[in-house]
Amino acid sequence: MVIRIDYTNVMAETIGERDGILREELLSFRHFVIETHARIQKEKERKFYFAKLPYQDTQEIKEFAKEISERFDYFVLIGIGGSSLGAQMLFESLKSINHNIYDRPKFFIMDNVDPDKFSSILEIIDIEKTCFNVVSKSGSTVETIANFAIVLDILKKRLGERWNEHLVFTTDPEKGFLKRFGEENNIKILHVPPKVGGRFSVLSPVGIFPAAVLGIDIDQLLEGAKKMDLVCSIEEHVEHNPAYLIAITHYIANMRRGKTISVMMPYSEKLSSFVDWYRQLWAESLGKDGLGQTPVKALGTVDQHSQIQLYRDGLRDKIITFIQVERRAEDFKIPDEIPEDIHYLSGHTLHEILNKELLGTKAALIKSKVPNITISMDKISPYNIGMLIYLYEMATGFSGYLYKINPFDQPAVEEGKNFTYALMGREGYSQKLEEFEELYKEKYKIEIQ
Ligand SMILES: O=P(O)(O)OC[C@H]1O[C@](O)(CO)[C@@H](O)[C@@H]1O
Repeated sequence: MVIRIDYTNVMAETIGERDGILREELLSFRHFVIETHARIQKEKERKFYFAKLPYQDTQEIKEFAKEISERFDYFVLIGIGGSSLGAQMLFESLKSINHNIYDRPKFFIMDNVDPDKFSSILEIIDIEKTCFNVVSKSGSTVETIANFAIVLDILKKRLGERWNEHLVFTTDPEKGFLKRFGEENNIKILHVPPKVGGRFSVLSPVGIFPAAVLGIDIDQLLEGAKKMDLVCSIEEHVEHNPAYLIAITHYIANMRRGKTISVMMPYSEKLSSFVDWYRQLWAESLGKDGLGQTPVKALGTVDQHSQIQLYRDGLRDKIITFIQVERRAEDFKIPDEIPEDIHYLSGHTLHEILNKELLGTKAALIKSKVPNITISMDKISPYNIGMLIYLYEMATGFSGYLYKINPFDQPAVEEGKNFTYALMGREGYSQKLEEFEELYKEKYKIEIQ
């Protein structure tokens, strides 16, 4: 199992000093890194508690997950943001493409409060054979609670007294509506460690329980994370510590070279939702006090035919991270007997074309002096995904020190939630409603009928 990080193309040596990073500049962070490294090691019992998760005992979770996967044909996760993106990423990267019609339980996510999505899931599942895992750290997120409330009603109507046997809650062990309701109604409750925030919780029961239900090897996942923790705990040198390297190169690119956008572009469909998970991590953690870098999702090769024009020739505001997979479980060869005009492709495989296209794209970006980093893994495996998850969690935590912000809170998200509560008529929000009416006007409009 191996992950490589090639940062040649962010260096000034490759793309020039206007857009690239000088080696001396990277090394000038030496003292900062040593100091911050020591602080992080101490913080692992507090703010950096996510770093403890790889070391948890998984026995109970695995046994319970086995029981659930044997009892049910459908497994529906109700949760949003950090309470669903991690599980979705694990499912899509480690399962989905191999998921066939015989695999069970079938997995669905109710994150949005979109009636079309809700009904499309209800149409497929059989309530009698479905387990609903309601995941919410706070136990109060509107979308999650709304979806849950409707599901609860359906369960009670369809299953009578057995309704609670179809529910598993994953929530804070100390507080919140889900904890109270779960305890009162004899519902199985899994715990989100109180010190771990949603977007850092994928390696807690938030992500590993659904993963285990779906047959993903969560021990290997945690082994990979442990390995990355070990490397990041030992290496104090920026050129040897992958998390600090990612954080510092992105920080210099952002704050000193004007790269306000961080594009992540895997050349793998399976890793597409890794980017969704990364987007929340990077955006909610670092977008503070007028600072931060906008994470953008792209997919190779598809977005070569949609975005690369802009990335090469538009505003010089981007740093790109490619993710490459070196080996695939399955590949397809283009046959020899194909029309003469397209014969140059014969004998090549789809995997080979994908990787050659990545090389071609990188060369084109170097030519336009667009900084880019490539993370390659030998194959998509739970171990490698575990490494990648921990790598980005640590890079994000470390970046908090660089930007001098707290990467573990999300105060700006609360405002919109509070206005929503007010609009929904929640008790205690009448002043918020007044503030909303003061702020929000629909004054300039065009209507076409
Ligand atoms: O797990 P919870 O408390 O339902 O929160 C879901 C998500 O909502 C947020 O608070 C943002 O609205 C995220 O930080 C979090 O991951």
